[in-house]
Amino acid sequence: MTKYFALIPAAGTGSRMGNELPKQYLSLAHKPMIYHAIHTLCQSQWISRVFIVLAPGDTEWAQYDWSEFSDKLMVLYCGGVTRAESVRNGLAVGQEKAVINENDWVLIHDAARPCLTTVQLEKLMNELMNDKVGGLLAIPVADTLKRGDIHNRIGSTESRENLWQAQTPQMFRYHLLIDALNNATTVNITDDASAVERLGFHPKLILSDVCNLKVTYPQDFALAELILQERKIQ
Ligand SMILES: Nc1ccn([C@@H]2O[C@H](COP(=O)(O)OP(=O)(O)OP(=O)(O)O)[C@@H](O)[C@H]2O)c(=O)n1
Ligand SMILES: C[C@](O)(CO)[C@H](O)COP(=O)(O)O
Repeated sequence: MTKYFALIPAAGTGSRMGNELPKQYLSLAHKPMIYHAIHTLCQSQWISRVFIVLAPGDTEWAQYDWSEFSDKLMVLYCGGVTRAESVRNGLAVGQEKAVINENDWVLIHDAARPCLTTVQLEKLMNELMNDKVGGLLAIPVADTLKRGDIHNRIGSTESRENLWQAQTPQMFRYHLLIDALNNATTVNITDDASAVERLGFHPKLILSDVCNLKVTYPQDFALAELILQERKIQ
């Protein structure tokens, strides 16, 4: 039977956040930010195991108690210089530690997207479980798009037709994703789907919403906090 695994790349430094502490450990809704993604993924009964990919020298992870997730959670200290490298290393080491078959699904989710809901996760899995390629959560671009020049003057207005913003989780068969990432080592790719696209495949876009935002800048952090607090109140 095909299994599902999740992998959270969490080896980044959060340079755009501007904190010394990597952003995945900043306190968000009373927990380190990374806790929220782990919690949502570990709650899913479909997912056999959740891998966390940390930087080799990470000393922060061990400061917290993660025992509530028991052995559903597996920590791998094999992060790389880029997100793509962290994911690729995590998939390779993860397969050595757990039995992942070539055709099993892997869901890659940023530690920096703490507001993912179970509803969004299940929608992604339901809509892709019989897909030949796989896909990702995404939202259609809603704003008018301007291409600026080096002086921040508008050069042109771009059509937003058929343009989407990629989110995570991004879900692919193990063999396809590892082949795609091995093939894309020398190029600058910022998500998993673009590695798969480079092999000539067309991942499916699954409609999500803005609440699954990526915390990149301090103002995103404040927004994520509001979203999580609002959910607790309801
Ligand atoms: N070498 C890297 C870089 C990023 N990531 C992870 O990839 C996700 C998305 O990356 P991003 O939001 O860009 O995080 P950072 O790289 O930490 O941020 P910045 O680009 O601002 O430094 C995060 O969970 C981050 O920890 C990773 O595992 N390994
Ligand atoms: C994977 C991602 O979150 C999809 O939007 C995004 O591409 C990560 O990009 P970053 O430049 O590493 O933040």
